[in-house]
Amino acid sequence: MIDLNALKFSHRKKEILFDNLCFNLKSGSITGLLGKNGAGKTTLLKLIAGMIFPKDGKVEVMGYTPRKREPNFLKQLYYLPEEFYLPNTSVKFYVKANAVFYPNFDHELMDLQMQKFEIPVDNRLDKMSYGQKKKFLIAFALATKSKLIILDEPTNGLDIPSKSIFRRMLAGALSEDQLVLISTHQVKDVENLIDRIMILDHGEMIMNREILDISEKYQFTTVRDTKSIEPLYEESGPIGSRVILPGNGNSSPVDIELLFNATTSGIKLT
Ligand SMILES: Nc1ncnc2c1ncn2[C@@H]1O[C@H](COP(=O)(O)OP(=O)(O)OP(=O)(O)O)[C@@H](O)[C@H]1O
Repeated sequence: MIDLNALKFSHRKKEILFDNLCFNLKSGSITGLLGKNGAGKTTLLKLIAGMIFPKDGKVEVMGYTPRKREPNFLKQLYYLPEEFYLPNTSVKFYVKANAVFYPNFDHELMDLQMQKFEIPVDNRLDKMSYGQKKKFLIAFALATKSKLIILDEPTNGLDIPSKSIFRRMLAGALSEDQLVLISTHQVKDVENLIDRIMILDHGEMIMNREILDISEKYQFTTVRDTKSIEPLYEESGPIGSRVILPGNGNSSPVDIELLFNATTSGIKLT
């Protein structure tokens, strides 16, 4: 679904951010694009959505060249930016006016998700809090049933119950021919949600792997001391050390935060 090859990009008058970036992504997953502040996540998402253009190299998304912004491409893509603007209209009017751009828009799903998020349907959008607006747009994004849904920092501004509703909603609303790409620096927020992890670091994709594959190859655990073991990575805390060990044949739940810290500190998990 997404195919990037030898991508080169720099923001105007800035040094090169992506130099020879290559990766591909298939449909049928919820992929977390993780990276520290300034790693280039938003820039990459905008390149995929065709909102900014590469200096060189190939970006192909669903068989289209994003920079051409063809209508058939745009109606299969929903991009929820980190910062957004909502007009001074009612919820109902916004949905009526914007759903028409998405041929598979599911109004029933929209209503259901708004109920789950407790979004006041009769409110005007500009009178809602930031978190309510964000939840409204997440509900809209999923209801578009777009083949590619891009969510940039979706959990920013969500309270704790809304974060778990978001997780359940996302897991239940997708089909095999869709891809949801979620960018975040709040690594914990996507635990138990994503089935593929991509880690961007200083403009380089240092990991692009299925969570299942990682869970089979490594163990993530906490130990009192590390004298008798040889961890691949460890972080000591008040009650022991969180460690990554080679796999023992069983699959182990992946500690996304530990994995992220290990990978961005240069540990190569092959
Ligand atoms: N419009 C712009 N003009 C110039 N430089 C930019 C612009 N947007 C981003 N940058 C720079 O590009 C780099 C990557 O920024 P980007 O917003 O893609 O990072 P990010 O990983 O999304 O960060 P965050 O987690 O803080 O949102 C940063 O060094 C940033 O300063």
